[in-house]
Amino acid sequence: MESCPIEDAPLFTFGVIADIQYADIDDGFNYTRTKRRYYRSSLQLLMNARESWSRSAVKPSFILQLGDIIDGFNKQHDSSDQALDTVMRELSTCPAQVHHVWGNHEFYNFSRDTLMKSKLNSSPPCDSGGGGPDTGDIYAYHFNPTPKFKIVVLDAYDVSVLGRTVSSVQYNNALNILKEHNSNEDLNHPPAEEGIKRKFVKFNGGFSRDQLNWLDGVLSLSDKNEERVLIVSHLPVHPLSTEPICLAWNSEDVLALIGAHGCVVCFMAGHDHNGGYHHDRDSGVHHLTLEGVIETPPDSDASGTVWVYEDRMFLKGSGRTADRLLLFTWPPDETQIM
Ligand SMILES: Nc1ncnc2c1ncn2[C@@H]1O[C@H](COP(=O)(O)OP(=O)(O)O)[C@@H](O)[C@H]1O
Repeated sequence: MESCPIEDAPLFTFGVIADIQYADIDDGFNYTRTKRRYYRSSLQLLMNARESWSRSAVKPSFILQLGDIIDGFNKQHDSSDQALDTVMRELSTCPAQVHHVWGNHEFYNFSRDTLMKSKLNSSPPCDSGGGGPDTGDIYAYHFNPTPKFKIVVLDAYDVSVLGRTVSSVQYNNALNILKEHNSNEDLNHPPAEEGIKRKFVKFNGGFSRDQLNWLDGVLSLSDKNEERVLIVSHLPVHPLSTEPICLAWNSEDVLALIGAHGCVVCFMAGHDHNGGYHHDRDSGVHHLTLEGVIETPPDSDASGTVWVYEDRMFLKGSGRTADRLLLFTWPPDETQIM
């Protein structure tokens, strides 16, 4: 039975999993051919995670799927719908509602319009509160599993060439940003050998001013209501929580924003399959990048169950996802609010 070493009852628990990238194809490799990709057996690892959530001593309140649920290769094999049905069938037997984050592989398979109308849109109905920005077609929302704890789902590809039609203003704006920082013919190829500039690649994206203004409003209200906030996004934003090539284009803007609000306790992401972690002592925020299922051997696992308390979260990891105790600075230290 899954259990937490902390004896007292949590406020709630939730399951978390990232970068499943399922495809019914033989194993392959990442771009640099340093890591094997287990496209078919990623489904078995999803099943393992689901079983562990079902057996958990405390039933999870929800599951967070951090993006890249099926691999882009499905598009080439004309199997996007079939692959999505296969993983969604598994997720439908999870013991709680699944909240989906969108990553680059969602956009390799589907347009933004299609995703908005699909089962991968887990945002609440418009009139129920918790909705995203009023403008555009940004996939961002929030929900409260308990009155004093909020989860905010962000759209890290709101500014991106992925998922946007080539003739759209958004596509051209994103292409201009990308070309300003990356002069390579192949825009998936990073513009530098090392350092933060590597984030300017086509398989990443960023957050629009509209989305950041909306987030600012949500976090201001959470500060006022003394809610703790967990933000989730496919792309990480702290350079010490990931390889720079996986960062969101305007990661600094998000860091500045969350640093200005004491309510944020954790920022969770996927995308970097190696995972990562950094506790930003200036803002008090824990930046956790979850290991990707796709690069996890079939005899291991990559997923977790998070036990949430007033003053801490405990990640009970499976396989190569390590256990982690994340202590909150609560109430927020005024000197930490930048
Ligand atoms: N260093 C690189 N140079 C050129 N293309 C790359 C590089 N890294 C990745 N790509 C390409 O970018 C796309 C996304 O990369 P991929 O590794 O599939 O993303 P993810 O890590 O999200 O699975 C793929 O088409 C891949 O071939």
